[in-house]
This record gives sequence, C-alpha cells and structure tokens, in this order.
Amino acid sequence: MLLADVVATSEAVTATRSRKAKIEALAAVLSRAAPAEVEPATAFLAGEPRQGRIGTGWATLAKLRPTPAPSATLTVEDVDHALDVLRGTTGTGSTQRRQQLLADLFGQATATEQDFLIRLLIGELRQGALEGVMVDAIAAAANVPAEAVRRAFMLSGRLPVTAAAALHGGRTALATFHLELGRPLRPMLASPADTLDDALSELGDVSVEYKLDGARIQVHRNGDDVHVFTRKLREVTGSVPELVDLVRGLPCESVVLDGETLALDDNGRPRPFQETMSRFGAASAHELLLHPYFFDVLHLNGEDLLGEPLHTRLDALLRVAEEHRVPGLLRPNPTAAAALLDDSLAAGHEGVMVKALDSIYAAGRRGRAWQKVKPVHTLDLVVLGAEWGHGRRTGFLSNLHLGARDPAGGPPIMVGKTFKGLTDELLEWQTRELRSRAVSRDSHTVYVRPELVVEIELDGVQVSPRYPGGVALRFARVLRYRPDKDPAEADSIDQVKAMLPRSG
Ligand SMILES: Nc1ncnc2c1ncn2[C@@H]1O[C@H](COP(=O)(O)OP(=O)(O)OP(=O)(O)O)[C@@H](O)[C@H]1O
Repeated sequence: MLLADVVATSEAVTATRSRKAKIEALAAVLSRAAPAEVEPATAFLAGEPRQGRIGTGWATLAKLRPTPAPSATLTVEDVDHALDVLRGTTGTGSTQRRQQLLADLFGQATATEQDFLIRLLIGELRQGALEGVMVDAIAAAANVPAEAVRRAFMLSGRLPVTAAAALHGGRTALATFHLELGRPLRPMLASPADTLDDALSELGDVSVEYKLDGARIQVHRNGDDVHVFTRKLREVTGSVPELVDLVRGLPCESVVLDGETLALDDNGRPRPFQETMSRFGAASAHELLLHPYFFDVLHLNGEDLLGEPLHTRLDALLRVAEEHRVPGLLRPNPTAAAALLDDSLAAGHEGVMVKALDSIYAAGRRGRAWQKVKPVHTLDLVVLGAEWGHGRRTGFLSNLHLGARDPAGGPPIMVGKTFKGLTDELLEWQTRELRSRAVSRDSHTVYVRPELVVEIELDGVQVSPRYPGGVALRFARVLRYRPDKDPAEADSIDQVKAMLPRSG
C-alpha cells in the first residue's frame, strides 16, 4: 500500500465532519491493507507511529526538507522500516546520522507526503477523537462487534496490534487479549451528571465516593515486582518509592489497583494538583509524600476482575487495601449521599463520583456507569495560541486562545480567550512552552500546535456570533494546566454548548 493512500484517507477524514463518513473511509483503507501493512497503516492513520516519538522537533524537520519526489512511490512499509532504523540509531554521531536518514526518507516523498510525515513525526496528527473513530473503523473493516475491539484496545493500549488481531483473527484473536501484570490498561472514565439526585436516580444501586483532586494512578504488583502508571499510561515507578513500598506491603500475591494519589498539607487538605503531578517528574521533591486512595481492583491473586461487577471488585478492595480506600458509601440514601458531597467539598476535593454497582470495568468511551458530580463548572480546553501581554506582563504570552475539541476529529474550535488566573510562575512557564510550539505569529499573537490542555473555570457560556462554534465562554479563568490530558481528551464543542442556558 502506498503512503499516498494513507495520506489521502487521512485528509478525507479531516475534511468531513461526519463520523460515519470518517469510519467508512478508514475502514475502506484498512480492508485493503496487506497483513504486514495493517499495523503501520493503523498507526499512521491514528497519527502515532508504532515507534513513538522520534525526538526530533519541528524546526529541525522543516529544515531537512529536500526537493520533493515528483510522484508517489513510498510504501507504508518503507516508512515503517525507516522509522525502525531511526529508532535504532543512537549513541555518538547519531544526531547527524538520524538527520541523514530523515532527509533520505523525505527525499523519496512528494510534497504532500512530506507535509504528512512532518506532522506525523511531531505528533500533530494525533487527536484523541480519532481513537474512538478508529475503534469503530477497525470493527467495520474486520466485521466484528465494536465492543470486542474496544476491550482489546483497553487491554493492549495500542491500536495497531488491536487492528492486526481484528483483521487477521477476528473475534477469536481479539478475545485472547488479557490483562497482563506490568502492562497498563486504559483507565475507565466518567461522564458529568447534572446533579447528585439525577445520578442517584439514573443508576440505582451505587457506590458514592469522594472525587479526589489528585492524579490518577494504576498500580500493578506481581510478587515483589511493582509498577506505577499515570492516567496516560506512562510508567513513574522510579519517582514514587513510597507508593511502591506501600503496595508491596499489601496482603496479596498479585494485584492491579486503580486509584488517585495526592500530597496532603499539614492539615490533611489536598495540596495543589501541580505539586502532585510534579512528583511524577524525574527530579521530583521527595519530601512531598504521596498518599494513594484506591477505588477499584482489576486483578487479584491470579484472577482478572475486569468483567466482574463493581460490587465484587469493591469487596476485593476491602480485602486487599481497606485502609487505602477512597472515602465513600455503598448504597447511601439521598440524604447520606448529599452529606458525603458536602464533606468532600469541605475537605477541599472536587465533588463525588457516583458509580453503578452492577457495572463492569470498561475503558474507551466515557460511559454513564461512572458519573461525576462537581458544583464548579470547569472545561478542559486546548490552547490554540496566546497574545503578548501588556504592562506587568510585557514579554510574556498572556491572553490564551482556547478551543474545544471537535467530536468529528477536526481541529479544535475556538470558544474564547482568557488571561485571568495566571500566576507569574504559570506565565513564565506557558511563554516558554508556547514559544516552543509556535507554528505562526502576527504582531500580537503566537499561534501554536494544539497540544496543551488547560482547565478553565467559568460562570457559563453564551451564544456568540464571534466564534466559529457559535458559543463563547463567560468569565473564564485558568485553574491549571492538565499535563495528564491529551487534546483528544479535552471537552468537546458539544459539551460547551450543553452549558448554554436553556431558554423557555
Ligand atoms: N473516587 C474516584 N473514582 C474514580 N475517579 C476518581 C475518583 N476520585 C478522583 N477521580 C479522578 O477523576 C477522574 C475521572 O473523572 P473524569 O473521567 O471526568 O476525568 P477527568 O476529565 O480527569 O476529570 P476532571 O477533569 O473533572 O478532573 C479519574 O481519572 C480520577 O483521576
């Protein structure tokens, strides 16, 4: 299969807003792929090479561009092979050698293919929204239920191997994916509920738990071997020795726990999210101790619990880590649930999670089985650019341009701007980060690759002809950056519109 076929499909997918049309286009190209091409083609279409980031930035790549090839001859396998070689090129003198390899690859590409390759290599084609579409496209191409593909993707965390299994071995091959100790699986997520009462009446028998304002962790233990992963499935075991020790001391042989971790201040209140996240960095301040609060068990002593109902998983949690369970209540009446929400907020947390006790653990799409109840309106938006500040902020990129995710997989849709809530430290940090992501500039503004997600607190939204989505944020202020989220996980324009006041 020619790379040009993949590029054309990728362009067609971006050009249409119809989810159905996207799925059809992706499924069509996947069904045509030869067995060896399925993995790399899926990877390119999902915007993430199998080899991961290559560590060469946009500026270097753009400079390398040789005269384009007059016609398309590069195959999907050629590119995949070149990226394998590139990944294997390390050590002394490798910078130059890598640049040569890239220049050779680009020299065989047409102008359109060069554009595609650069965007692929800097991660610009990776959009979270595409994952859901890809899952459905793989299901359509392989003629298997989307649920089977979604489960395999949750367990493997990788679309290319999921696609290969579906297309080569169908349902049987997909069913062979299992939870593997030491390999992270994609976490289950929640949907917003309008009110606590709505969530309680929709879900029936529930567990109501504090929604802690920390960072998600997934911990795997096999004997003495412990691994800790973040929400994005990045391994951080080396940075969190206190969590490793604690999990090693639990009364079990093997376990996979899902939970939240945070640092507490002297009064037992949560410290700011940034401080917790900073512990996941290499040079972290170890004096800031992290506490784990577990809310789920996915495996215990040789038994996978993913397909078991939540009440069974919570029983297992009580057996293995009762002291480290997130505060919560099983089957509370509405008064007790409301009191728990008040307690959670009074303790400095975000609200509560309401979870159906009969639900299995299912990652991938945000489901209704877990619902979050938070009194403050927040949106996770993508930074599209920023304007240079004035006065005290001269020399800093300040007023942020904010975009909501396009659920159809297109570029983010601008919904507003804000410079409120930015501390001096954040201004300095964002100026540096945004400049390194610049794609174009005018006299006031630096426009950036849409990679950073920022959590915005707001009073609401209003109809606005000024913005392309027809809605604008009201009184928006920055709460914090969300390094644990990809733009694919930002809130969508539909979620923004759902906040419009209901008329009549
Ligand atoms: N008791 C809990 N059960 C499940 N998740 C919890 C709990 N307490 C805190 N969390 C956090 O809430 C997240 C689930 O909520 P959601 O799916 O809305 O993710 P989110 O978008 O990160 O949430 P938000 O942006 O509102 O913090 C989890 O990823 C986890 O980090």
